[in-house]
Amino acid sequence: GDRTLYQALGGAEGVDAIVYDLIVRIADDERVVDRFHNVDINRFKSGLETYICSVSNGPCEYTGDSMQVVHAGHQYTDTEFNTIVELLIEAMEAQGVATPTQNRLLARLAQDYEDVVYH
Ligand code: HEM
Repeated sequence: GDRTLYQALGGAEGVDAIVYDLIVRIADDERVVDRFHNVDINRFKSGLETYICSVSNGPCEYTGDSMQVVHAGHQYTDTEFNTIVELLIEAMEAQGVATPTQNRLLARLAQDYEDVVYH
């Protein structure tokens, strides 16, 4: 329909809540928390919010570095990628996002797999 994925995610408020919830889960997850040790978390939060807003056809334009540049040099693994996806699903679930909506967002973010993970 005409409803964008962004609207289905709850707009700015919804995306904000999902990203906040994701960050809390990352901070509490020993599999990935060390990867975020020196990260400016406010910058990460606003960057990820804008990115999700943009890929879900919301009224935002992500102007940060490409996913390849952002994640280069860290040799992120398949397992770490899957952990972030798992935590994002949990965050969306906690925020009451419907499963088809979750899958629409995951399908778009999955396209970044090649740029995020080290080969
Ligand atoms: C679908 C997968 C992923 C997507 C779409 C994604 C997206 C993003 C975005 C949009 C940013 C903010 C960039 C900015 O505004 O500067 C970011 C930063 C970051 N991501 Fe990812 N990411 C993914 C997977 C991962 C994984 C698997 C890890 C490691 C476990 C990771 C670690 C980081 C870190 C540490 C930063 C902060 C970089 C910095 O500010 O120096 N990401 N990511």
